[in-house]
Amino acid sequence: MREEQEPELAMASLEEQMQQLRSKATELLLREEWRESVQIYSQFITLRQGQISNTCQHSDPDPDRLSKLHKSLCLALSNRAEARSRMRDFAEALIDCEQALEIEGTHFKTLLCKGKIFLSLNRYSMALDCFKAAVLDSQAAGNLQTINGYLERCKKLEFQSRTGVFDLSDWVLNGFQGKSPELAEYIGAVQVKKSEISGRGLFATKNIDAGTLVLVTKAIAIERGILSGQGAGENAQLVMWKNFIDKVNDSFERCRRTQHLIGTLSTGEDEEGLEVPDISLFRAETEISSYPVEKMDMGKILSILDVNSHVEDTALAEVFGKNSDYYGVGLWLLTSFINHSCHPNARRLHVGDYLIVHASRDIRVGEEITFMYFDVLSPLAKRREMSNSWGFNCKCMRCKFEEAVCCKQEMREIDIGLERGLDVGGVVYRLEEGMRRWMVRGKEKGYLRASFWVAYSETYGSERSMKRWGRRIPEMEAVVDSVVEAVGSDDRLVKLVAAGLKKSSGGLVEMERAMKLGKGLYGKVVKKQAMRSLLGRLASCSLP
Ligand SMILES: C[S@@+](CC[C@H](N)C(=O)[O-])C[C@H]1O[C@@H](n2cnc3c(N)ncnc32)[C@H](O)[C@@H]1O
Repeated sequence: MREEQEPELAMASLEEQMQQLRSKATELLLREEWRESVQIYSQFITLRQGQISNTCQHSDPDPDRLSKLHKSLCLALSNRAEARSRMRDFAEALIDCEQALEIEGTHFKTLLCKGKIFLSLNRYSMALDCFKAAVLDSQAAGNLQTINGYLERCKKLEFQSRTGVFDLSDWVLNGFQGKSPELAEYIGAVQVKKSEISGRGLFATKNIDAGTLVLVTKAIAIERGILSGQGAGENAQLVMWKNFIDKVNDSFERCRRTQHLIGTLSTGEDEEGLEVPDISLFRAETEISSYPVEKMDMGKILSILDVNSHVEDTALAEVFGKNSDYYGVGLWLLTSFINHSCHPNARRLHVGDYLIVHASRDIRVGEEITFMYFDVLSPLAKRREMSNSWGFNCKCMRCKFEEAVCCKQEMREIDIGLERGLDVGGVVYRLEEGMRRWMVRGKEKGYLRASFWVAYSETYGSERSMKRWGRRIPEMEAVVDSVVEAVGSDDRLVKLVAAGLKKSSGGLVEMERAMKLGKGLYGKVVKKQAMRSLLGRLASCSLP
């Protein structure tokens, strides 16, 4: 009698202990103390698993008791998954979800948690499958609003990432009110290949017309702030840079995939010897069973950040409703394979944490996709300075062409004339005459006009200059078209055209030109009416 009572007593006290563990873990979960909650759930789960295995060893296990034990294990695994996912420990959280679903295949809470994890990992179709399965569970009835919300979000993101059809018009038309829109990650018709510019680059696998999306990608880490006052600015910039490094490090430590992908980026050294990664590696939906463990010291991470992080585009930030002292620095993965060119064919747009890259002019299949790291509407010497401060010597076609032309004595005089503040109209006239004599044609004309854009824009913008030089230099529209053909659309070009449109109160042809330029600048993500509003903002008026 006594011998039989002892194991029962032991079981009762174990059950009591587990009851306490479960209450404690739930309390911690509710208090959002994730780490502590994971610890206690882990103790509970180990004990429960032991109990289940002991019970199974009986020759005739009680099915009711076994079912109860499994149920509580399933719930504990599900709750630990929730806590782990809140700590962004997605890999471990997914393992918990799998184990819970092995016990109960339609467990509502677990399916919801798994769906949310896939959503955070940009695996939209997998997330959609989870939410679709969750909606069939009996518990869905009491949570219909939540589950339908997730289903709608997922459907939208899955559609965006599959088709590349994005629309920011409502956000633009609402004056950028509220949070910036949630976007899917998208990879268009591109692949990574060896580049003639340097190391690897991103190349078009199909013809891409101006305005079409190339990529949408979310930052691995981003740090933002308002920098006001020059002295304060520098200090604040240092603090921001430090915070940014901490954030990158955090993402690096938490996720093997992120570690591996950061490891594929250039440190700026020996780029020719770098491996060319397959584009599928960057698709979140690609299943990779295990990533190699990357060992990277802080020095290497810092070099990678130095070479690959980008500052948000302030010119566009202003139009997109941000403060002009606003400063944001971030790291985006696939876009880090895009080389700089002084005759770029793509542009980037920052919306929230997303970097949107679209064609700023037509791109042919096989062509390398490039965007500017620094202002390309500037002369060769200035561009050299800027490329050196980026740590490289620009090897693009435009620089090569201008290096050959700019040694001409006449070119030097034009350059010096501009620097000394001579009559800008005269500078434009001399350059146009020079190009005629040197037989500079087509795109190359656009290159030089882009280099002296300051002189052109001041001339076209000044009534006095136009009175004096207007009949001797080409029309503004022809110059804008040739510059766009050479370097793609740019806010300053659009500004000039939009301002002209405002003065002439808008002919159809002019309006079409402005809309086309707008498409190159903002991409097809902004539709007609919203584009008018953006162009109006650039010209500081409302357009017809
Ligand atoms: C963001 S990475 C671009 C991708 C890089 N080529 C790779 O293989 O990973 C920036 C680095 O690419 C190189 N690079 C980019 N544009 C260049 C250009 N126009 N001329 C020379 N080097 C360039 C420089 O070494 C620069 O530090």
